[in-house]
Amino acid sequence: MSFHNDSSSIASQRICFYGAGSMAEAIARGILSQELVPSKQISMINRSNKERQQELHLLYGVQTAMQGKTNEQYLQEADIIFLAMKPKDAVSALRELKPLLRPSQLIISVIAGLSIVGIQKLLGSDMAIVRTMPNTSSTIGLGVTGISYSDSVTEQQRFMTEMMFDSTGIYVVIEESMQDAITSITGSGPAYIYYMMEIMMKGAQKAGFTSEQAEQLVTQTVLGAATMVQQTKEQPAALRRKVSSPNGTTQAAIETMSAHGLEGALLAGIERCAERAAEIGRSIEEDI
Ligand SMILES: NC(=O)C1=CN([C@@H]2O[C@H](COP(=O)(O)OP(=O)(O)OC[C@H]3O[C@@H](n4cnc5c(N)ncnc54)[C@H](O)[C@@H]3O)[C@@H](O)[C@H]2O)C=CC1
Ligand SMILES: O=C(O)[C@@H]1CCC=N1
Repeated sequence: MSFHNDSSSIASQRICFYGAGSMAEAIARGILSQELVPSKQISMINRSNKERQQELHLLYGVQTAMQGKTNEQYLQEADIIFLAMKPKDAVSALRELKPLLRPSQLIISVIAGLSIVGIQKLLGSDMAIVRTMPNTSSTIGLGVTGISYSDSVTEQQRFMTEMMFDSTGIYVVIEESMQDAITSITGSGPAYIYYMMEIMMKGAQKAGFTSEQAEQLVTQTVLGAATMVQQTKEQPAALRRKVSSPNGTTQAAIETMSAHGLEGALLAGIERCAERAAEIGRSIEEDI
């Protein structure tokens, strides 16, 4: 196995995922699939779940507390630390992290709502902080990540951050003020599509298809539609017009969905999502 190796190379970095849940796993998979860093340089730590640690070690060859070192040692020796616990666990986890840190370490948070200033209050104002909002499609290299940097992040640290998120899909560097907005589109967005798929599958079953058939039909329809937008570069509205014959079946369906308030429901949901991200951020701030 060969690893990328240039002057600003990431290949020698030790990366610790503090919080070994689904988001940490998705990003680690991307990094490993692009061979950016050897698996033995990646550690994934959680509080106590030994089965999860064993699973991650067996699946990816990453280090956990079951491979000899303590969580504290992995955090201390890491060059890059991903903060990947739930927002409710963040304040206590970051308080435990603070005494272990060195100023040269890069901190990358994926925690919804938690601001760069909030992280700096908890970890020290001199730390280099990256706030990100990835999504779970990173698991298969089709993720979207919004990235915002604190002033203290160096050029090389930016380069390494972007290499890592590039390995999980696409990324966009955004003002931190846009983080809640991107959460409402791409962070939570996969769930909106899954929700729609669940409903379409219910419809398919109601119409007489088996659950297996419903899943296959709906999945291919969604995959085909997203790929059409991507490959033809046509606007969704233009593609929709091509599906909709005048006074035909699609028009009847869309008019009915619209009359039932689908557009308003989706837009209200997106706004509420961003609002919730801000609320989560404020409630973390109150605990700091
Ligand atoms: N799941 C998603 O689609 C996305 C999640 N996020 C953010 O990612 C973060 C993690 O989310 P998930 O991976 O879904 O959660 P998860 O519940 O799957 O994983 C969280 C992990 O953190 C560990 N943990 C909690 N406190 C800890 C501590 N003090 N020390 C060590 N480990 C600790 C837990 O044991 C668990 O393994 C959240 O803050 C969420 O806002 C961001 C983008 C998308
Ligand atoms: O639901 C959540 O809070 C997280 C953040 C974005 C996606 N999942």
